[in-house]
Amino acid sequence: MVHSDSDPPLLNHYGTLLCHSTQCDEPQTRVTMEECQLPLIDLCDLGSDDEMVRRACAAAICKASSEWGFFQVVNHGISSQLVDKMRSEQVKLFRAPFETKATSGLLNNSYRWGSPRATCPNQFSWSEAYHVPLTKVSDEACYGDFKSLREVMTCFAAAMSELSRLLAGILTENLGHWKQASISNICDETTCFLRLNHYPACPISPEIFGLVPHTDSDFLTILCQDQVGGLQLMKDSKWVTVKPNKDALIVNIGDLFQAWSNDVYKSVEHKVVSNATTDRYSIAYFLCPSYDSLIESFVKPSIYRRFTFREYREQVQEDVRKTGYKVGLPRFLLKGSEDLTTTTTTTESNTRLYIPSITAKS
Ligand SMILES: C=C1C[C@]23C[C@@]1(O)CC[C@H]2[C@@]12CC[C@H](O)[C@@](C)(C(=O)O1)[C@H]2[C@@H]3C(=O)O
Ligand SMILES: O=C(O)CCC(=O)C(=O)O
Ligand SMILES: [Fe+2]
Repeated sequence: MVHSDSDPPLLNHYGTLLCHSTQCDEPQTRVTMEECQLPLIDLCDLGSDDEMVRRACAAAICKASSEWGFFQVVNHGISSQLVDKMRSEQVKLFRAPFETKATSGLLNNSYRWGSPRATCPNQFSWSEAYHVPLTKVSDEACYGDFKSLREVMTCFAAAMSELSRLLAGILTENLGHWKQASISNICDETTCFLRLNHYPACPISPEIFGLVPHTDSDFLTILCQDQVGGLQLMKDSKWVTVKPNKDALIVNIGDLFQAWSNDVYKSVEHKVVSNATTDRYSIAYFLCPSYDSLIESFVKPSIYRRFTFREYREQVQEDVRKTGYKVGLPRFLLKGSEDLTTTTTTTESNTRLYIPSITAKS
């Protein structure tokens, strides 16, 4: 299905950026990547009677989080009926007229489209989204005429929340942090959120991003995508495409877990490439702490300085506001770690990324 430009007006905004951005980054060449199989983990094993099987499963989760920053899970406890129902309600929602989506108070007025802060085409995302805090998910006032969305979204959010806490617990225990702190205790309904993503077909150019390269600013994200494909992630300095698996949810480590684990787990850059003919839908659940939570590694010496989640969000927003780009964790590197343990590289989005070397952990 090809969307007209009026809903949302992505083509207009992109065209304006093309014409008016003076200091544009180099155009990017998109090399077509092979599809990869992310590490696939069967969560059924966590309930095994055999302790060895349970341990092997937990070890696979930690290994994937450290080597890939990404993995997929099956037998995750979220039924295919719930996923299908959620998807059909999501499609109904995004089919509503632009005016309704943007201005009728739907989902806590959290509608966004394109990239309002973009100053050049490389910063533009050909997509629309709702960004709903957990506290608002079951609030009747958020749904207007979309009453049937409320029940399914409430169940879906609860299931994603439970799964995210289970995974965070396993990852924390592996660090030996569990005695000192638990992510579940600091995570907060006001900051955890569901993001409903819609990537309209983009017939004008395969060069346009569905979602610009970024890392997630949370502990971890659980993604439920459809079968269209388009998600790519950085692996060994190359973009690889994730092959959709209808039974699996994708999990990725966010910036906060990378800092908390002193770079044991990796928050990996990812992006969505646009599709010329087919609309794509995904739903992401972001596990975040309360704004005052302190993010610090218990392993010393720390690579990053201690910061609150509020500080982190504000810094990300300020960078995006001023430059169109997120800098993220490199802003919080401790002096010394920066010189001794990092190399620099330039990502596709032309952000300078600092890559702490493996020796930083010892
Ligand atoms: C322009 C941007 C906003 C964003 C960071 C980014 O550079 C690119 C992706 C955006 C995103 C998408 C997922 C999450 O909602 C988010 C909080 C994140 O970590 O990356 C947002 C960022 C944001 O809104 O600050
Ligand atoms: O839609 C996708 O596949 C990825 C979405 C994503 O990265 C995000 O919402 O942060
Ligand atoms: Fe993301």
